[in-house]
Amino acid sequence: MTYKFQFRPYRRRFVRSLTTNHGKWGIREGIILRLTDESGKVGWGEIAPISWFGSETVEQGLDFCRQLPGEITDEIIFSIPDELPACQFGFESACEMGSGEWGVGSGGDEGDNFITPNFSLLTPNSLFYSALLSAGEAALNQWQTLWEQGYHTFKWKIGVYAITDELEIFESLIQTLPAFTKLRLDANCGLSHEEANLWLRTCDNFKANPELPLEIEFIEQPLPVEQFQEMLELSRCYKTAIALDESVATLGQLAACYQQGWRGIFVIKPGIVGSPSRLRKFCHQHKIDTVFSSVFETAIGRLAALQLAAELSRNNRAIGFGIDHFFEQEDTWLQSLWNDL
Ligand SMILES: O=C(O)CCC(=O)c1ccccc1C(=O)O
Ligand SMILES: [Mg+2]
Repeated sequence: MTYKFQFRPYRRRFVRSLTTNHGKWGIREGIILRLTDESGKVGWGEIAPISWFGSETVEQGLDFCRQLPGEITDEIIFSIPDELPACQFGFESACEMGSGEWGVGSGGDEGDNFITPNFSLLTPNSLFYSALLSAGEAALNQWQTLWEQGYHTFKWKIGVYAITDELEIFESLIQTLPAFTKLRLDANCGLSHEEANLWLRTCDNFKANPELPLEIEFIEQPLPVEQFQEMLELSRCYKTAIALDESVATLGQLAACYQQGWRGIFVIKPGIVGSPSRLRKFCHQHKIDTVFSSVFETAIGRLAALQLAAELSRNNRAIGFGIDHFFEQEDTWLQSLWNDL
């Protein structure tokens, strides 16, 4: 199959910047792809890298797009190098959408200048969402609105402020969150060995207290990527589960961690993990415990990511796509990105 290939870079400002142990993130940059096959069917894709997380940079994604010809083939798409995982995801998922594999592809008759159909209406259902809470005290005033919107799982960023302060906020948070809430703690590599032990001990103590009917689901990426063996050790010492995230940013890293014995939770960010077809194969083969997670992509990348989450999620784990409160409404700007094409 050959496709007409077009692309558009975009920039999108956060309403509230995302603060993690890696620092502040205030503008999302990415690239929207459009592939039109010989019969006129259109498939949309998105390259939304996070270089500080282990993917290529946006600039590398743009360089890759710029050196491609205006007509590309499946051979080109399926031989994108592993150094460009966000590109692998963007191009392959555009092919899948165009071929109607998800039952939602846009036909060829809608005209050239519209992103159809309305992606936001097409998120696969039967998935539970986890809502992202900002680091620090902000979380204490943030969860209520999200709870009212129907979120019952939250993820709070830790490893940003002094641990004594964060433990104090954590106490308030678990005292005020409603019963049956699930809480995830994401350290983004930001804990020392002692701090990781302290957090895990705190969570284990909490688990042992039957009066608090709220669940700490897991601690995400407590230590830096290089400290894999230490995290493996921690996962054996505590009842509270550990999820790897930065350690398994790409499919190659994910396979390596599995090979080295990780049987805990794997956070998968489809937007940067690499080839969707190879991800499917790996998950089917090894039946790993996965949590799917957003890279702050637009509705285009999200549709492809949610498609994978719907196919591959296990153990009923909420997906980390409750992040809309970090952005303004997006439909109009996404449409207008193509109007002058
Ligand atoms: O996974 C989620 O619940 C929300 C997404 C999220 O936290 C995230 C979003 C962009 C970059 C990094 C991360 C992260 O998990 O560390
Ligand atoms: Mg994380």
